[in-house]
Amino acid sequence: MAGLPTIYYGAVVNPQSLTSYQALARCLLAVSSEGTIDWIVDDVDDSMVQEVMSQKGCVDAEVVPLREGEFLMPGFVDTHTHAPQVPNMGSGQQHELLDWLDNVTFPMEANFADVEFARETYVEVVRRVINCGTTMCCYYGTLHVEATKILAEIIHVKGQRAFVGKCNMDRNSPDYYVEPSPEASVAGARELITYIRSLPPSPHTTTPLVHPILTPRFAISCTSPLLSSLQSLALSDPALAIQTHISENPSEIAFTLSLFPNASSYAQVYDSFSLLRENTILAHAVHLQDEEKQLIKERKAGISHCPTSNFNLSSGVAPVGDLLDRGIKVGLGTDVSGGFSPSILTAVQHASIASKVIAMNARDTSAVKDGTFANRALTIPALLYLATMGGAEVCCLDKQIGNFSVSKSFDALIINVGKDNANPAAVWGEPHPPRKGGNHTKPKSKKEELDGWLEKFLFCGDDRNIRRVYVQGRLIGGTAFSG
Ligand SMILES: O=c1[nH]c(=O)c2nc[nH]c2[nH]1
Ligand SMILES: [Zn+2]
Repeated sequence: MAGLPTIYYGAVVNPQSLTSYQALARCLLAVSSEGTIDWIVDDVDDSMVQEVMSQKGCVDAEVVPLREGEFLMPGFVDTHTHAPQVPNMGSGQQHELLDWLDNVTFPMEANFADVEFARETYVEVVRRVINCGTTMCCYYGTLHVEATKILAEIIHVKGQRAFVGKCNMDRNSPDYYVEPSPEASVAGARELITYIRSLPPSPHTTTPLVHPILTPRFAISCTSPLLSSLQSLALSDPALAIQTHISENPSEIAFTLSLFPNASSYAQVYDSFSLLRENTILAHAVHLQDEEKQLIKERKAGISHCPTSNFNLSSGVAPVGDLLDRGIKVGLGTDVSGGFSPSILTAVQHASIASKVIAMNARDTSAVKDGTFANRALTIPALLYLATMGGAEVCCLDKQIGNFSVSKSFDALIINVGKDNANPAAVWGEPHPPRKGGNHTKPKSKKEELDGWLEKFLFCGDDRNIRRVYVQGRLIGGTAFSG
């Protein structure tokens, strides 16, 4: 028999679209024992809580009241990160992509041949990523099968939702860090896929949370025979998601086109091996040609916008507004350690700055059109959407996660912006009535107050503001988690 639901009561932020979110000040939200949302009722006064619960037939259910300064929001979706690069965060920013890979990244990733090192490192990586509020994460491992199995197992035990892939890379990598043949590379991918799909069910949910993802690192590191074998594997397994990099840096693009002289574009290289499809996640997309954007849209593939990395490795500024206007799915990625932070909040802040760079460059032109996103600063609703629902769409998980609606999974965060010493996003209220000579603005409504909390959190917040992290209804992290 199903157990009683858990009922959350308080302020809720619920993304709806690129232009709107709900700010619900006094919401009751019921989560079933399977971790899915049973019902949501807004505008419930304190005195009415028991009555609503009895109408819903769950008077005995546990109520979790949110405190003043707390609100509930959907968990973040990180559509692109490299777990083995976490130890390198903050190193190597003097390089651009290809030199950075050779000098900083490949040497670090090679260490994961050592499974003890892999285990120690990945336990800490996953803990940190969860505490940053990432409830769904697309992880790259290294080329090593055993180390990447360990990564998947740790994520599974901790209860995060994730895609996990091992890199396929059989060329243009150093001797000490390259796969010996296309056959070995594909055999490794198959072994990891089988392993992840046979992880035992979690005790608290029948829904598997960790899934394999095919991970050709990028076209430069894959021979045509390898890409052909990955094509066969992908065609035989349409549910298998795919992740790779695209059009990040000018030298990378030139090298790619020199390796595939018959391809008309970078995107077409992947398309010619059937690797561009609805469940493909393409990281970066900074310098795409119009025809490539068109192709990506036709194939319904999604883009992971990684602005921290794009600034840090001097790659460029991705035209996110233009991609959104074309109806291409876009989510955010931390791209550690091209990006120097594992937090999607940092990606939100840099996505805002990136969009403002584009908008400032277009300021004196007629490039800004009504009802479009191109050449404009991304708004708070758009940033929130990219960090949650947009990411869910890119992962083809938007029926399951990304916002709060009945029957979706409860992947959620309890955020605290209350005023205390350790709170980077603390809200400093104005006194009412205002002091003499003070700011004579009228008191805010609850909704306006919640709008302010969200903005403060997105721009000033960090993991210290994230009290609880839930995936599929289960508490797995946050400052108030002791597990
Ligand atoms: O930002 C990036 N990080 C990587 O590890 C990588 N590999 C290929 N291309 C890449 N880009
Ligand atoms: Zn990357």
